[in-house]
Amino acid sequence: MTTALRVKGLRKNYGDAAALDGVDLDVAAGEIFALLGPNGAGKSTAVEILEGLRSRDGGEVSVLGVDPAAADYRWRARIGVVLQEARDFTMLRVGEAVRQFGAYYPTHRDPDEVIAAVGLTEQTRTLTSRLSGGQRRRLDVALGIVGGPELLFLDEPTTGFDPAARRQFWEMIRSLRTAGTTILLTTHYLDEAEALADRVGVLAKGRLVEVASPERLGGRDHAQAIVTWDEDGRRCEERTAEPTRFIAELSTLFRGEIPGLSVVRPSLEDIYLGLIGSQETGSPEAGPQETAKPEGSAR
Ligand SMILES: Nc1ncnc2c1ncn2[C@@H]1O[C@H](COP(=O)(O)OP(=O)(O)OP(=O)(O)O)[C@@H](O)[C@H]1O
Repeated sequence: MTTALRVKGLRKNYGDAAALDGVDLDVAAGEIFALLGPNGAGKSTAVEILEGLRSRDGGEVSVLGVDPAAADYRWRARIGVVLQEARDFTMLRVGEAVRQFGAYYPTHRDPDEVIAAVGLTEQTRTLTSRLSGGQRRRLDVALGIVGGPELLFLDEPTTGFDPAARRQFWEMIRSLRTAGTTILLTTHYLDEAEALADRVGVLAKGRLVEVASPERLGGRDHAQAIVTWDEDGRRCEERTAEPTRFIAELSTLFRGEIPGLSVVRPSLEDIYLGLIGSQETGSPEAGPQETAKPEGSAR
């Protein structure tokens, strides 16, 4: 496994406050890694240090084998950056902006192909100032990938996208991975992390709380199912690791159909909120795996 980026003991202070408080992270080449965390957790700070756009106060950082703090234009040409704040190109048309940006790189992708990949072909001749918010964000992504980066940083890339545009964007990101690009993205959309990421990292108060695949985060793969049903005019609930056996028992009890039956497992969002909650309170939250069994259970 080749490592695309490696971070050890990363620290960043703003005045007396630690925005990053000793972060360790490895991302493999070809991986899509999603950095999650609430507002102010330190995601943008971390990503901007990795991009060489911000200084750090401690720790070791290696991105494509180079320390971003001492990197040159050759290294910069190997990475792509999509920042939260859009770049200002108000006087340029979409096609011109992508072409001009491509020209900054020693080699670059075909601008028309890049514009098509982000779904802006119809807007090629539109002034960038006339684009909608979501179209503007797609242009940002086009500018981030036109240099054919080995490693692409995406800071909240789909904010403002309509649902169809998000799906299209996810397909584009997957095709970049297939072509061998490593991707580090930050997002507040848990469904986006689940759809795209090989692994996610949860950052809270400047510390990386957990790193795992979306399926395994916070023990999700062992989490109990929540079975709910109606009985004697009340909603009943049972948390169980064996929902099939439990439902079979219920079915016997009801002699067939179980009224209002529903079975759910904790979503990535439930798990994430549990992890973040435990950071806030300093103790493990009564998360999706534990609650008192309500009275009136059919068992
Ligand atoms: N230039 C700065 N000067 C002082 N404090 C800053 C600066 N940039 C960020 N911070 C602080 O550092 C902390 C981390 O901010 P950061 O922008 O990295 O968080 P984030 O996880 O990206 O948040 P969001 O999800 O809102 O984008 C916050 O408390 C923020 O107020």
